[in-house]
Amino acid sequence: MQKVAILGAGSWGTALAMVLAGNNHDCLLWSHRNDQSNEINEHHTNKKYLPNTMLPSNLKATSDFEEAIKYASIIIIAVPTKAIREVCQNMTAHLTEKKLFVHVSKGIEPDSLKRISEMISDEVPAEKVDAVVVLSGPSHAEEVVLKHPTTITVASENMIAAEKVQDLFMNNYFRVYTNDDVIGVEIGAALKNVIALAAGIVDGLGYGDNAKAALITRGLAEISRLGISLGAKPYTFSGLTGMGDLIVTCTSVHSRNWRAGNMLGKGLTLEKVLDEMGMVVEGVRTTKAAYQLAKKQQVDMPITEALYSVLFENIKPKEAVDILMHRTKKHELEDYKTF
Ligand SMILES: NC(=O)C1=CN([C@@H]2O[C@H](COP(=O)(O)OP(=O)(O)OC[C@H]3O[C@@H](n4cnc5c(N)ncnc54)[C@H](OP(=O)(O)O)[C@@H]3O)[C@@H](O)[C@H]2O)C=CC1
Ligand SMILES: O=C(CO)COP(=O)(O)O
Repeated sequence: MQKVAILGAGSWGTALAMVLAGNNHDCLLWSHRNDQSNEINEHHTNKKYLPNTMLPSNLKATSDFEEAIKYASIIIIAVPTKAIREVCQNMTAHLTEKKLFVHVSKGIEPDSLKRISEMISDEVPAEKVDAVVVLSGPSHAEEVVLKHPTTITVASENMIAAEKVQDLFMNNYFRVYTNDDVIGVEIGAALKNVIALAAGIVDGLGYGDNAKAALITRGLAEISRLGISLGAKPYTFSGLTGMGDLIVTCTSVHSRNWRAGNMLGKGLTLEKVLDEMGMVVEGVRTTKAAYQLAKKQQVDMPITEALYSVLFENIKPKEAVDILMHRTKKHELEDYKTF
């Protein structure tokens, strides 16, 4: 039995806290809102993020940040990408010993073009870091809380830490694999949200399964190209955090990215879509970051470019699809012809 603090009481932080509490670990879930931590402690619910779900009575919450940081030597960071730096900066003053950090967020920061583990390393002093582990894979919170079979990956440069996190989460419905390719896992996690937005758009436009399959397959090709240019291992992209997460996010109504894309395809403005969602749609910011990263790495990412033009340059979704379909002809395995 371990003590674990989870930072961020949205859908995913709460669902993971439920897995850990169910595994009999002592969990403290931190919310930055007092009303939410009270709701969890008093009513065992988190209605905004997981309606119809009863939380286990051994899952405790707090809105006292210092209490959460001091509670455990394992800290799970489950806030959206845009809040990672702020949470890590605020944490530093309360760190009196080394901690094992596990992050579960899926994004890349625009402009700095950093992955989540790089942002954590920027903000948390190295002498306070035991190890950084990323947990990622095809896993909608809505299905995890129903204990539906789910497989996921933990990746770290420190395999002993990765195995410790594997043991922490593993149970009969939550199966955890290890991987040492942190770059590949984080790039797959972040970029699948870009492709899921595009998949939602083609569904919103009324196109069919052919278009969806094309996006998933060619999306994986451009994600892999970018990841490999950054040092990722090619096979990681055919695994859970690559193809696996692409499938689940591009085809599920649970996906906020797919749902946001679907509304865009039906003609709603980005502002209206984000207003309606009320939860994080990571793919929007990550599209900007991926667009910038592709330029920096000189990697061809046509789907990302098309989505960028829809989100930030007022190009109509249908026009973006037409542009994609009229690109110059090429060999399907262009990148692999020399292998
Ligand atoms: N939901 C899922 O199924 C999965 C999500 N993920 C990833 O997990 C990460 C978190 O997503 P998810 O939980 O779904 O997001 P949600 O939108 O469901 O919840 C986000 C939570 O973070 C809180 N928050 C926002 N900003 C801050 C801040 N500055 N400081 C502290 N807390 C903050 C929100 O609080 P408030 O209510 O006040 O806005 C809310 O509790 C994302 O990167 C996502 O891609 C990964 C796998 C599955
Ligand atoms: O990452 C997820 C599933 O693996 C959740 O995706 P969304 O953020 O699109 O809901």
